Amino acid sequence: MPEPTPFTERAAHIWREIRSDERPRIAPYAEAAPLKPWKWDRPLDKLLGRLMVDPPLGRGRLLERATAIAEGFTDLAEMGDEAFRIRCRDMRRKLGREGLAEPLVDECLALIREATRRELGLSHYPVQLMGGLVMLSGGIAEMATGEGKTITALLPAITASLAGSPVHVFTVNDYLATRDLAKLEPVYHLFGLTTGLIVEGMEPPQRQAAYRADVVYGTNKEIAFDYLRDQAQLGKARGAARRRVARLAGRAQSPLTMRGLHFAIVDEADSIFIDEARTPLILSQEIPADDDGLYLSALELVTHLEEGRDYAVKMADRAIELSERGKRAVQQLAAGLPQRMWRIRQAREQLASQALSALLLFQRDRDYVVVDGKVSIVDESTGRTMADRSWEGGLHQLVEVKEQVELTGMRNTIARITYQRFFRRYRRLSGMSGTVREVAGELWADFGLKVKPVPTNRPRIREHRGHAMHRDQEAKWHAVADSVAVIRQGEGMRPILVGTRSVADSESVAAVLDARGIPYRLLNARQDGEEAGVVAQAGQLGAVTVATNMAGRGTDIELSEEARKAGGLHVILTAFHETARIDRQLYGRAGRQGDPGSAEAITALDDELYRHYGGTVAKIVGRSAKVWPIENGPAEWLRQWAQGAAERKHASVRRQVEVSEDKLREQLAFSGSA
Ligand SMILES: Nc1ncnc2c1ncn2[C@@H]1O[C@H](COP(=O)(O)OP(=O)(O)OP(=O)(O)O)[C@@H](O)[C@H]1O
Repeated sequence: MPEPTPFTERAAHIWREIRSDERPRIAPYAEAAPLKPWKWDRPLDKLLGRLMVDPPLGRGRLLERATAIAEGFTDLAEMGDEAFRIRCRDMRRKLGREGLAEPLVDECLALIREATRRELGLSHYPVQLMGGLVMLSGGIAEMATGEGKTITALLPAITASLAGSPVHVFTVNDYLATRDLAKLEPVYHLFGLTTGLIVEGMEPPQRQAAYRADVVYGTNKEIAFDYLRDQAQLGKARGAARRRVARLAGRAQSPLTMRGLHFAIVDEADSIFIDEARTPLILSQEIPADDDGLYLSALELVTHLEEGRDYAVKMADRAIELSERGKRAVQQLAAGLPQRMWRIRQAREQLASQALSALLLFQRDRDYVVVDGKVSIVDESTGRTMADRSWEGGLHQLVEVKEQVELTGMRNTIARITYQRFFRRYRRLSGMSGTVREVAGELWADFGLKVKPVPTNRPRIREHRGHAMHRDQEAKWHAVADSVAVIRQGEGMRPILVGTRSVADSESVAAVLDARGIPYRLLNARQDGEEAGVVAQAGQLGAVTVATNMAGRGTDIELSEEARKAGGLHVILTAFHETARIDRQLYGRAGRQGDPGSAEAITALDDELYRHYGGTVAKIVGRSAKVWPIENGPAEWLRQWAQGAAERKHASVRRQVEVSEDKLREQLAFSGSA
């Protein structure tokens, strides 16, 4: 046995700890001690962020080790299929006996690499092996977009699983969880590992069966809700007593869905750990709808209020603030109304604020779509609808009345949790993302996770064509259509992806393209049936794809050979998001794996980001620009200013969510059915 290195010692210790829960003695997660969060304030977080990002790992020992794994173990390629299968299966015994000793981990990674080559025809690059090693040691691997994180996840998932720890792999949406697992399943099976998939709409027995697998794929929302459901179950004293009796009687049947929170691998870690952390998860039960006209009367009542005098619209906070005068006006207007709610001061004021929010802040085809007579919330960062999710505090019902669809019941909170708390309950956390550096401080402070940048396999050659800002939306859509036409004609029909922030915007682009007779395919929350087909076509010569963030993170647009020769994919961003990380994810659809590609931004001064966060800078830019469009310099200053303000706002919301559970009720919260 070689001398143990610090890595071996630490890893062996961690895995001994994890293995203490080895099946069938998996402890319920209630017993797993939550990680203790660090609580520092923002400037310190920022400083820590800089300290927490290690220098690039390019020249370090990890690259040497990864290269040695890739270049060593040459005997594996020559083994017959059966002999190779036996060797893979034998790994479980070895890891089980010796823990994560470095030579054993290296051998295991080499086996996974070879198994992936045999099953998928892809062989991990040394940089992907580095990513795997980072995650095994409980860190976040910063790997650029398109570097192959899907197959990188196999490395820690299989190794941890063979060492005896149940593994959860988190993706940002059901489509990616399903796609990734379908692709990778043969590799897991070669090692004798079982796999499970958790997606929306599954019944509890199906979920319970899926969680019994060694490696489970799912989204943070689905898995966290299952955890909440189990928590609610554990919290019921009668349920606990019954379970104890069942255990004493030798009936091991567990009413819990999950087996515990052990090892988590989080793809797109910044989206899940940071962006999602602003929305707490609330498990609730529906109370039958009782339509006594309350919501309609609330919507009618607030039409008598005046902005500025009775209330202020806080766009950045997504909130309505009633003034003292407004509160008095609500009291007077509600005096003759029959419903009891109007007699209670707090309820009355909350209802009026929610009614104003439903009318002024929540827009159809941006925040929600109406499909089959139902209001479905659209998650902007993924571009997808979230069936069975609803807004709290009567807001959902007010939007339903506004849209004249059937009223659903109110919801009663059963259990709640923040993502920060949920993920801290895992015994070991790890993750990867291409856009994680600027939130490294928060990841360290909230989860104790360190970001380690991994170099790209081949240099990135994506070309950035700058940022042009137009005066208004109409001018912007025409500029987008101009750019599409010029690139199609002048650059050999390269494929183009036009990214929009909302369903409505994607339809505005579609309209200008229709007017010019340019063929395109649309991908948004209303037209999502053909997702795989649209994505498969998007990298072909002549393809124009107009999409919301459904074609953002994780979407792999494979180029045809002709499209690659013509210059690869061109991405047009039509509105910046509140965080630059989401923009970079959209750009990252082009120029993947060292392929050619280009990107540009075409925005307008009246874009949502600038309206909400542009402040005085937006006014100065708007006033001073004589000739439109304005390009790069001033346009970029405004973007940076507005995104900086939005990021600060979001960070403070995340902090509030953590600091005070009570304030959660004031936030926009989603609820899932119990
Ligand atoms: N080792 C490899 N050899 C050849 N091709 C690879 C390798 N690894 C990944 N690829 C290919 O690279 C493409 C991008 O992979 P993948 O979608 O996993 O990237 P990603 O890092 O997850 O991207 P994103 O950041 O957008 O989610 C895929 O088409 C995949 O088949």
